[in-house]
Parts: sequence; structure tokens; C-alpha cells
Amino acid sequence: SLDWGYTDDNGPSTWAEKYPLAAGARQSPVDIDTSKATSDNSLVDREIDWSYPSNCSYRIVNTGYGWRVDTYGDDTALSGGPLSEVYKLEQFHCHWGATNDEGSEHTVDGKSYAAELHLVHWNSEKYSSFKEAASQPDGLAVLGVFMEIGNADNAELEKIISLIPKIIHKGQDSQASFDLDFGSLLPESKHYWTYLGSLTTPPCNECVIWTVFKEPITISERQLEVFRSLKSVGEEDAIEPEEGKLVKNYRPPLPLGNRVLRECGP
Ligand SMILES: CC#CCNS(=O)(=O)c1cc(S(N)(=O)=O)ccc1C(=O)O
Ligand SMILES: [Zn+2]
Repeated sequence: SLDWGYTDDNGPSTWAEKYPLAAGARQSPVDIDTSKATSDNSLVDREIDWSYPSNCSYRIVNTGYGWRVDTYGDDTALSGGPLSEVYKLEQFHCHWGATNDEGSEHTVDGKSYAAELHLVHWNSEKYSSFKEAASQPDGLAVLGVFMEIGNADNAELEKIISLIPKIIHKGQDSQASFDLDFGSLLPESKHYWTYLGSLTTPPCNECVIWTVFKEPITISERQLEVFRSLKSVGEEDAIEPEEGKLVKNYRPPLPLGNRVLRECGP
């Protein structure tokens, strides 16, 4: 079985037992209290810039706690905004809940969205590997995109969703044969909040510069249901068909404490 997860006996309230960093003072996610956000001049006209080629090949894997698209980030770049160096895209993944009124990890004035997409980048200018970067305070830059339920399917996400039936069990993976335009997974508005935080899954390293976009993208109910059909156990684990489903994989918010929350754009 998984040594951590999202059930009552291995969920977020138990993580600090095996992963002491989870009890740190720079943890993520947080509730974004919009009244606390400062829009000082440090970010003015420093918009966040990304360049992802639109014909990226990738691999999708069932990690046991969700799906993850591993990108081959050679010619990807994220810079600007709160970042002092250029970061490369490593992977992206998603968090969701059992019902549509929960599922995002960050919340905004206490409001949860139905899901949250995370694009994980690492500081390839300062560090020589993702693994090294994941142990540094400015090692990773994660873009958070809220997802709300809309009527239409999200066409780009549909390419990922069409592969999920091939990775229902933990450990399964699938090499995608069609290209993905990662940039189309981001909202139109570049307005965001940013703060210093951590990985939201064990080992919960405090190595992430978080940038959470203010504008959500939409996903359909059917698409979200496909996420919930993933299993947290391997094919070999003989369990009942309805057992082991990953119906939720979000960590609830941790205190912002004395961290600064900055915003760029109204
Ligand atoms: C050492 C180390 C590490 C963490 N890896 S990750 O940054 O890709 C990551 C980041 C996040 S999140 N939610 O913090 O962006 C979740 C899951 C993962 C993962 O291992 O798949
Ligand atoms: Zn995440």
C-alpha cells in the first residue's frame, strides 16, 4: 500500500509522522486571503513569461496519487514575475476532490475550486538537476491554475483524458502519440498571486516559489469524473472494482504565517 495518500489513515493529517518537513512554517497550499495581498512595485510590469513549444511529446503516468505528465523540458522556459532565473518545465499534474465543491489545494478567501492544475518547473540556471533543485529554497517554480466546472470540454485536457483509461492502475504509463500545447492550459489573464511555499505532497520540501493565477480555466464534469476513475493501487492488488479509486488528492490549506503574499494585476 502507499505510505502516504489521501485516505483517513494515510492522509495529510498523518504525513508529518513520516515526513517531518510537512510540519514546517513555509508549507503549501495556503488560503489566499485577498485582503492580505500586497501589490507593491516589486512585481509591476514584471509579467510572468513562459515559452512552451506547441508540439511537445510527453509521457503520462499514474503515480498512485494522481496522473502526471512528464514533459521533456529541453526547450521550455519560465521567467519573469517573482522569478530571478529561468526555470524549465519538468512535469504537470492535477488535484481534485470527490465532489465539485472541493478539490483545489489553494483556496481564495476560503473558496475552493473543483480542481487545480500544477505545472512544475526547476531552476536549471542555478542547479544542475531537478533533484538538486528540489532541495533548494528557490529550486522549483510551480504555476497553479484553478479549474472550475464548465459546460464545454477542455480540448487540450481531452488529449490527456483520452489516455487515462490506459493508466487506471498505479505504476501504469502511456507515451502520448499526439502533441500537446501546454500554453493552452493556462488562463488568458496573467494576473496572479505569489508566495514562497512547498511541495504539497510528501516530502513537502520548502523549495517552491508559487505563482497562482487569479483566473480559472474550465473543465467539464465528465472530464473530472474520468480523473476520479484512476486507482491508487496496482493491477496486481486484487480489490473490488469500486475500491482504491482516487476520488480526491488535494491537501487542505496550511497557515500563511508571517509570509508575504504578493499580487500582480487586479
Ligand atoms: C524530491 C522531490 C519531489 C517532488 N516532485 S514534483 O516536484 O514533481 C511534485 C510536485 C507536486 S506539487 N503539488 O507540490 O506541485 C506534487 C507531486 C510531485 C511529484 O513528485 O510527482
Ligand atoms: Zn500539485
